Amino acid sequence: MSKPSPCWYCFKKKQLKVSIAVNCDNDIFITVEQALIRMTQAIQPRLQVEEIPLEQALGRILAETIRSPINVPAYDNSAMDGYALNLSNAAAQSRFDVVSQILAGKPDDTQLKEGQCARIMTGGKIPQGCDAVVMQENTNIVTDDVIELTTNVAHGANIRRSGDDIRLGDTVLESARSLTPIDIGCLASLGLQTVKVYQKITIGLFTTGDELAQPGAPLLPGQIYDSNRPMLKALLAKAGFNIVDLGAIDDELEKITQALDFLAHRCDAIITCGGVSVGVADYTGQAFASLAEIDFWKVAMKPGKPFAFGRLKKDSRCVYFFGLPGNPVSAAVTYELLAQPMLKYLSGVDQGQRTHLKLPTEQAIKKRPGRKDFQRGVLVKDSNGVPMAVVPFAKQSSGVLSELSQADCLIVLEKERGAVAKGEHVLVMPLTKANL
Ligand SMILES: Nc1nc2c(c(=O)[nH]1)N[C@H]1C(S)=C(S)[C@@H](COP(=O)(O)OP(=O)(O)OC[C@H]3O[C@@H](n4cnc5c(N)ncnc54)[C@H](O)[C@@H]3O)O[C@H]1N2
Ligand code: MOO
Repeated sequence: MSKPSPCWYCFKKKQLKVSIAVNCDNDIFITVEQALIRMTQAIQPRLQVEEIPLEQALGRILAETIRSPINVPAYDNSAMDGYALNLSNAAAQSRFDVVSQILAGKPDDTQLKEGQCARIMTGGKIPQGCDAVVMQENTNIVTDDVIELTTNVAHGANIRRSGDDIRLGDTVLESARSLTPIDIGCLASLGLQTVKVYQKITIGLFTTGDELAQPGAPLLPGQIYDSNRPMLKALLAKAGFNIVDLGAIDDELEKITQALDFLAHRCDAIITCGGVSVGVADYTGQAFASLAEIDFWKVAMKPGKPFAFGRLKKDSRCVYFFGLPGNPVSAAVTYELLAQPMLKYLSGVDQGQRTHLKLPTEQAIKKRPGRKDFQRGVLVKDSNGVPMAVVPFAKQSSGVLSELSQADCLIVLEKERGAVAKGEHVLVMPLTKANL
């Protein structure tokens, strides 16, 4: 029988000739919050700037604060199809002579005088002498050249003033923002054709395990399909990172060490999956500990306890290492809650708080104090789609990926709390299309 390997954190400590904890669980078990703080302190964002066409900027991180070079709209224009009126004598009259027609994109030099109006289309430039626009539904056509108002029209009605949307010099977007389709629309409204963004970061990826078969290959006895690598690759691609994928690597210390070293030369960060626990074939942690500085490797969360983070100095820069646990739900949840926010931070994004809800649970929830739980569940919504309650899934095993795919939320249960009674309010983190 093979001898159980020591915990690889202790293995590293032994190498460094510092005191070795026999049972190291307690001294390195940190909270989710501490993990995030420690990673943020350790990570130096990569802020190399490049200028790219606006049309390629979706999801890229803005590297400049955008101030408007123009007023938007650039000129006063009509909000309605109707008539641009000179209201100087409006109290005395409701009939107006139609003296011209103004279409969007076809301004003219009409100067309206008392009692005159111009036919105008939505977006048409407001002519001189115009005080208001009346929508055509509120007029009667008296003759080809004369209209009559059927309602009162206030001064300024239906005129969109120059700068109503954005004024010259206004701050439109702050730097460090991940550009959305709407942001791209706003930047286009300023006439910008290119935009300065941070260069994409490159993430190295591999999974480990002798039991892993690749989708498409027959499943031999003792094998499972490598679900985590395609899943993590998709998550990384969705976040817009460049990826170097080394595939699945056997449980061999040397191969894993070589793979880490290869990626360290080419990547800003490395994500591995599997082999970070304490089993005899859990070599990822050992491989990393032999090359680099491990910051922590156990987080008080469920799923996701054996999550490792560290740094490796390469060519005068740091490469960051995120060792995700092999259980598929643990891999997905630790990626989402720990690795992904840090990769975004590394790539220059200023991230806001995630939205949380407080909802009653429709079923009692099992929980033991000691780890912060992220249990999978579904939201119960009213007929308007407003969340009213949450239902936890019965199976909360970190091997059950299909339930995470059905879940639309994570139920967040604080570390020290125990079981939750039916009807009690719990913190819920919705999973939107923007994340998992
Ligand atoms: N004695 C202890 N054993 C375990 C502990 C512990 O604290 N003490 N922690 C458990 C927890 S919690 C987790 S999570 C796992 C994580 O272990 P590893 O990161 O070392 O992962 P593996 O052992 O390689 O795999 C765990 C599990 O997941 C399956 N797996 C691995 N990679 C993939 C993949 N790419 N696609 C699909 N499934 C994968 C693997 O076959 C195992 O079943 O450790 C516990 N053990
Ligand atoms: O951290 Mo593990 O995720 O409880 O299976």
